[in-house]
Amino acid sequence: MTQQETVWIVDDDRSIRWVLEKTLEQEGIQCQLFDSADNLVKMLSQEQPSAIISDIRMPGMDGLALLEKLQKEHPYLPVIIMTAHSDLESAVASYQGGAFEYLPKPFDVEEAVSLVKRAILHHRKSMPSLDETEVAEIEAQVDKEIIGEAPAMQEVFRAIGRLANSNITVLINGESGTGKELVAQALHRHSPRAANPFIALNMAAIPHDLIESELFGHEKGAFTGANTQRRGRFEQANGGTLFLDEIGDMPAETQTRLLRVLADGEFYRVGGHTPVKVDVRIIAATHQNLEGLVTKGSFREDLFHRLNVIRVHLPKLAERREDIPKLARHFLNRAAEELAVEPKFLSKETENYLTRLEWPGNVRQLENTCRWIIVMASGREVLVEDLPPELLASIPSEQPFGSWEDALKNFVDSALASGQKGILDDIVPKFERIMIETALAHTAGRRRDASLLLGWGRNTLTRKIKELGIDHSEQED
Ligand SMILES: Nc1ncnc2c1ncn2[C@@H]1O[C@H](COP(=O)(O)OP(=O)(O)OP(=O)(O)O)[C@@H](O)[C@H]1O
Repeated sequence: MTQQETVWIVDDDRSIRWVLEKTLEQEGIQCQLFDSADNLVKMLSQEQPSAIISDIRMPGMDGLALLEKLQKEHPYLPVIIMTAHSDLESAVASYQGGAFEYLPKPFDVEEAVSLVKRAILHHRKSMPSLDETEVAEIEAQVDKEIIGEAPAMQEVFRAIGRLANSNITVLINGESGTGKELVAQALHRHSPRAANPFIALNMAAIPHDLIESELFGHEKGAFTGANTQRRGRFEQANGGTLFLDEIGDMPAETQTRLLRVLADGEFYRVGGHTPVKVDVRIIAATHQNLEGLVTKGSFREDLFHRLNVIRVHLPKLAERREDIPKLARHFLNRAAEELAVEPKFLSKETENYLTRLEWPGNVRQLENTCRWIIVMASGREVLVEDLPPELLASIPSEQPFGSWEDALKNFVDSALASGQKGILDDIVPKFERIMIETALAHTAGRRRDASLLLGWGRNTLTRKIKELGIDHSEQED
């Protein structure tokens, strides 16, 4: 066993903790001791052991409650439950609760050691760790497949590197078009399942009543129109990876079924009575805040914990503007190749212009824009005027130096650097004055309408005009 393997032992009986610690340390396995499950849980938020040995009966949180919590939050952590020899009921309950093994007390120390070694091996296999050079090699490969020099993207590549060789469930968060599927594919390609299928299914794209048969398949005659037996995506993905996009849109009944498949590794086709066994790695993705959906009650908490083992966050394109020129070049070349036409390139000004846009559709929108350019722009060099009209409208020409937030930031930076204090007292009135004067200009001086535009009550507006000393005489509304 390597030096880093640590086993956590939790028992309210000091002598048991002591015996286990001495025995395991002789085998080179480090131990950390806890007198209550509550203390162990606190520690888990900071670090994780390779395995846990827990007594079943303890004051406070008991072994089964601990097991249940660990199953939800750390499903890859093997837990060995110790219980009195005669307590068959507890033994059964611990297996049902997902215990890795059950150790009857009083135990034979050799048996305890061999169980712990098995648990550690099991843990290593489910979360194999690579060394730093291997991680770096994979990162370098991913760097060629996915464009992203921004620090947030480098973070994503690193995660892919670290997760390579593992079969662990991953939850990818990010807005539509940020490259979630691309990352899921990379995770699959660098996993032990690479030779097996990668199957993607978008929950938001299929009508709700078809999702179950799409996922689990159906038997002939299961419903009107089911003329033949059909294998679902789960079966198609057997041995490989199933990418469930927009998981937040999964209907409640399907969530329940999915949870069962993840727990049992088997399911029934719609209308079927024979269980189908599958070995599928799940990568889920969503643009929604799943915790929020759990709080609202539209996403199952237990399913959330099953999926939320490792989380990868993809930034919006506007949060990594430095990648825009390189992405644009890549998409322009690819589109030209696909359409077998001459490649085009962006003028420096066009590149700057594209870099400043908001890109609500993220990388996908940039990709589509590049296709449009290849088809529609006339010369080899793409000028700002050649861009699709909807993009030209989105940055007003009087903002050549970026957004107002950027301008404000620069202003605050230099004011603070020059030693100004109490800066909000200076800026907030100026800000309000601009807002008020501009709104009044839009309503030809009508205060009632201006207050609506600003989202203030009319009296507030009148008070502010007075406070700020704005020169404005009341117009008839
Ligand atoms: N970093 C990137 N490098 C190169 N191409 C990218 C990158 N990110 C996204 N793309 C491309 O942009 C398009 C959209 O990406 P993808 O389908 O992975 O996004 P998504 O987040 O899964 O979107 P949705 O949630 O809407 O399905 C794809 O054609 C993908 O190849």
